[in-house]
Amino acid sequence: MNGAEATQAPAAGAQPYVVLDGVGKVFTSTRTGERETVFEDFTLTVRQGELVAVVGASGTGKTTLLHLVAGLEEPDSGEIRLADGTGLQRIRGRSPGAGSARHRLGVVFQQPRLLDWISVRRNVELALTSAGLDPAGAARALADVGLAEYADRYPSVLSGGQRQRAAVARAFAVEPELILLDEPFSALDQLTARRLRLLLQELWTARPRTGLLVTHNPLEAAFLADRVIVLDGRPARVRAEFTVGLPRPRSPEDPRIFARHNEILAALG
Ligand SMILES: Nc1ncnc2c1ncn2[C@@H]1O[C@H](COP(=O)(O)OP(=O)(O)OP(=O)(O)O)[C@@H](O)[C@H]1O
Repeated sequence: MNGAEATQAPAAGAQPYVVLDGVGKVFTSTRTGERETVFEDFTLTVRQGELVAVVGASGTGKTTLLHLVAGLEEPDSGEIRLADGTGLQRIRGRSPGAGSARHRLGVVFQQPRLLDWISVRRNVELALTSAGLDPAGAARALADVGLAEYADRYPSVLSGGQRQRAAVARAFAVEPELILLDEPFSALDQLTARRLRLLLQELWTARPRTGLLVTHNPLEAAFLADRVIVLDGRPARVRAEFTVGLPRPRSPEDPRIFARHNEILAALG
């Protein structure tokens, strides 16, 4: 593992928030019966207030990692623990919507995954009510992402960037302590993606949370994350790890971001 940066991450020293402890995950092809060991005895800790970016070659297991933390996949061995007010609780076996974890998780996928038959506002309201929160918070969440004027439109009449803004609003509306971002801007054109990265940084700076960001874009990782891990191999291993160590707000033009980007790129091979 490379210790490429000596600079302290903002969250260095903070409490562990998400812990994957000796996690194993094997997929079995329903067609051929072939087994694929994506993770074996995999360990990762994300500290409170830290945004960790996960990069690596296609098929290494980045999305699976996110799904395991979200509870969309179950680990076959090991366990995943998530902090609550009283310490680290084992969340394996619980769905993301279950019990106390429900209001704490915000997820943004590559595609916005909005319900097309209700307005953008209703989409956000639904997330709030299903988290047991006041739906009135939708207006503020949409205003925060610059969509106040579009709240009553249907997702289908919005641009791709606006739809993804709405998805970000929905994820942040529930005031999640843990945010999972799976290639959130990779389906957007470069300019829109850049704007949304700045928006995400703004939301993050306004209220730091804990998060995992899966991305194919090392520049995005360097710009947004506190720490970047490079996954590699089968089963997946952390091949390299970088602490970005730059205060927020960051400028996308900051040469130090490009320097981090180059280091990550080199580690990606
Ligand atoms: N539900 C599933 N059933 C069977 N195999 C799966 C399933 N989900 C993932 N896999 C396999 O696990 C491996 C890791 O997939 P994953 O999507 O996590 O990789 P990734 O690093 O996110 O890839 P990409 O960068 O291309 O999105 C792949 O070989 C994939 O085919």
